[in-house]
Amino acid sequence: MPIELLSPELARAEHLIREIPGYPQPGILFRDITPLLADGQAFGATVAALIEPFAGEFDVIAGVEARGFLLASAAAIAAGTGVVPVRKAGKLPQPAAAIDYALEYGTATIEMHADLEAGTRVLLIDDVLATGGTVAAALELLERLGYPVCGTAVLFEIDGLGGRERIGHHPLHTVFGS
Ligand SMILES: O=P(O)(O)OC[C@H]1O[C@H](OP(=O)(O)OP(=O)(O)O)[C@H](O)[C@@H]1O
Ligand SMILES: Nc1ncnc2[nH]cnc12
Repeated sequence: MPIELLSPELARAEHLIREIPGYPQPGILFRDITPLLADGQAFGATVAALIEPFAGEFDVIAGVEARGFLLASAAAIAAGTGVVPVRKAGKLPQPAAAIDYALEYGTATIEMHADLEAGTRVLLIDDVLATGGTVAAALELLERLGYPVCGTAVLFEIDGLGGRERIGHHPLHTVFGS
């Protein structure tokens, strides 16, 4: 969303995202959301804006390790739902499925339990959409386990890395940016 259309609280929140060149690898401009998370008003406004377009469309929120956990947990409390973790490999005791993927600066594997009742509607939350590798893998994982996904909400998209194209027809909401 253009910054002039954001509420003053969200505009302030966007300014709390810090850019760090060369982390975690040369050539990467890392967007660090920790200053935003540390500010209660900015965090609260951001979480409300993350879930707002999907109100009434989901029964549970799935968050991607690790930054996605922080947002998904707060969003679940705000929405009155539970939260399920999409974890990096080897962290869950009973993974039902696993998917390997590539992200902007590496490769990883994500896993999930399959404890939700059939038909439970899921909202997927993460912090950043860059190449879209992570969100695409999480969507595939949820689909493989048979859970309907109402959409994906992220704080922002990094332009020019093809993330939006990567996730195709799945509804995508970004709080900041395009
Ligand atoms: O669109 P992509 O290219 O896939 O990149 C986006 C992902 O990269 C970061 O996760 P990371 O694996 O670095 O995990 P972290 O949250 O533990 O830092 C970020 O939190 C997203 O999940
Ligand atoms: N440039 C970036 N900044 C923060 N998180 C990311 N995840 C993938 N690319 C990223």
